[in-house]
Amino acid sequence: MVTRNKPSTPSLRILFVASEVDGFVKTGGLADVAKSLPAALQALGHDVRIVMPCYRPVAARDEAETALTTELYVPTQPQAVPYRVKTLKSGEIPVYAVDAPHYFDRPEIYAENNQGYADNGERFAFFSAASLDLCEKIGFQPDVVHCNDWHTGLVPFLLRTRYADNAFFAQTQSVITIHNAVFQGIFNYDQYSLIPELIQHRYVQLEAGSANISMLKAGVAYADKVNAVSPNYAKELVTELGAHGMARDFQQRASDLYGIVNGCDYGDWNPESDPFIKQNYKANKVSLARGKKACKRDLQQQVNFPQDDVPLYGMVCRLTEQKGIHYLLPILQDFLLNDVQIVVVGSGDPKLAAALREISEAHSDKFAFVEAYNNPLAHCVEAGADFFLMPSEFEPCGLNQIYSLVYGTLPIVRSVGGLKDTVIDYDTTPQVATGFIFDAPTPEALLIKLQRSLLLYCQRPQEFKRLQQNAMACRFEWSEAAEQYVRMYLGEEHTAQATVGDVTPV
Ligand SMILES: Nc1ncnc2c1ncn2[C@@H]1O[C@H](COP(=O)(O)OP(=O)(O)O[C@H]2O[C@H](CO)[C@@H](O)[C@H](O)[C@H]2O)[C@@H](O)[C@H]1O
Repeated sequence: MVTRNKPSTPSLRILFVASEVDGFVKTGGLADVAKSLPAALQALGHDVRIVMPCYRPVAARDEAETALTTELYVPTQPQAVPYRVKTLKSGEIPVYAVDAPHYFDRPEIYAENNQGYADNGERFAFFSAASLDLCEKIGFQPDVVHCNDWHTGLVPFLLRTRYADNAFFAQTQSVITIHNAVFQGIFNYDQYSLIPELIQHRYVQLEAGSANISMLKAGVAYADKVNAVSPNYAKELVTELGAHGMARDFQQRASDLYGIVNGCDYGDWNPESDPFIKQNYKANKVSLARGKKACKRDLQQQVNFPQDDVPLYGMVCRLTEQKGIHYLLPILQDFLLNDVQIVVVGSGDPKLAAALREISEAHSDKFAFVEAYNNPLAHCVEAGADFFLMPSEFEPCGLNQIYSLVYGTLPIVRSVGGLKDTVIDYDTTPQVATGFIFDAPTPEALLIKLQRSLLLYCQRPQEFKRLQQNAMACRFEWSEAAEQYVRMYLGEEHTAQATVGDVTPV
């Protein structure tokens, strides 16, 4: 990796390449990280630039200055692809928005009506190639190119092929962060006309079926370092059960595989200053009790629940199998026989949405399903609920359980990925507990923990408050995560490094 003089940490030039960045466009947790981690790296003194596609929904693009008008020359292709680079700002960080209308001037960013764009492979192959092309033209010579998920997986590959002998990138190392390895960017060879290197030599190890190339495999195989967004997910990724079919790919990189837990952006997620919630509050007993009460009443009002003092459970997520809705659905009606209220905010899979809608119509006084992507409401759920549900099938890190801890809303999670790294179970270690964890991937296991949480709330209110304070005392500083990232860039060992011998099957 990058070798510089010790003892002082060198200032690195870091190009952070991501398909979405909060503040511009967001569909999930990747965007939160792509906003907060670059800011934390910059705060450590590094020169960070972000590159993202200039999608139509990026409102700021209309006023943005054009820094570069150019074209991507493609070896073996007769025609170059024209594009512009617009400069935006994320805080103090320059953001290079790759403006290629043919690829990105569309109503949505990945999909319309739950149908991914047919040329997503070509779109993100172009984005990956342009991210490196623009560096040379703008004159930003990165020490580290930090890629994120499949959309950017071809960047490490291009550095080792197209740019292998290019002096400009001679000192450049690459890193790929795995936010979610279930999405692998698998596309037919047809979609890689802009990356002829992939076609000239057959890279069998990057194939997923003989007709397709996996962009994530390319990133994992060619990046200098690979990291998962939690140590436990890094361990899962080298197992057959936890690697989404890519165990061999991760095992081959085991000595370069790290796990670094995401942080919380306390500027955005903080009950003391959150502008979206009814009443700000602190962790001390009086403030917490008053604030939570006001926020709970407000949330109840927003979803038309009676304003009773019954335990209120919240859930905010993309509606996908990943988030464990299929564990909740079979036991939901049973649990609703209790004096409880539940709010689910989510959008995505139409089948899951229909099932949730049906239950909410039958129990509108205690089960609300808000089918939406609604950031202000997400904040109100974090603040107003007593418990937060995250029974995920798998969870690389998870941010919402972290936000819940910050708001004193006890998470109920499954023992996977980053959920296991960030929540402490009441039944196992009551003194330091911050929530509830269940193991078995079954609705019954979730139901047992829901009932345990109900008992805690109704029968041991002081104990419940103590857990809230434990939760609020947890800190998830992006500055600490950023320091771990820098140690990884510099090739220094750290405790979060995963090893194949130390595996935790999911
Ligand atoms: N309906 C809705 N309304 C409003 N806001 C909504 C919403 N649905 C989701 N969000 C927001 O999107 C983010 C979701 O982040 P998560 O980390 O929990 O999951 P996600 O699976 O998207 O991220 C992936 O990447 C992240 C980042 O590394 C990993 O933590 C995670 O495990 C991995 O699956 C949160 O900020 C949440 O508030």
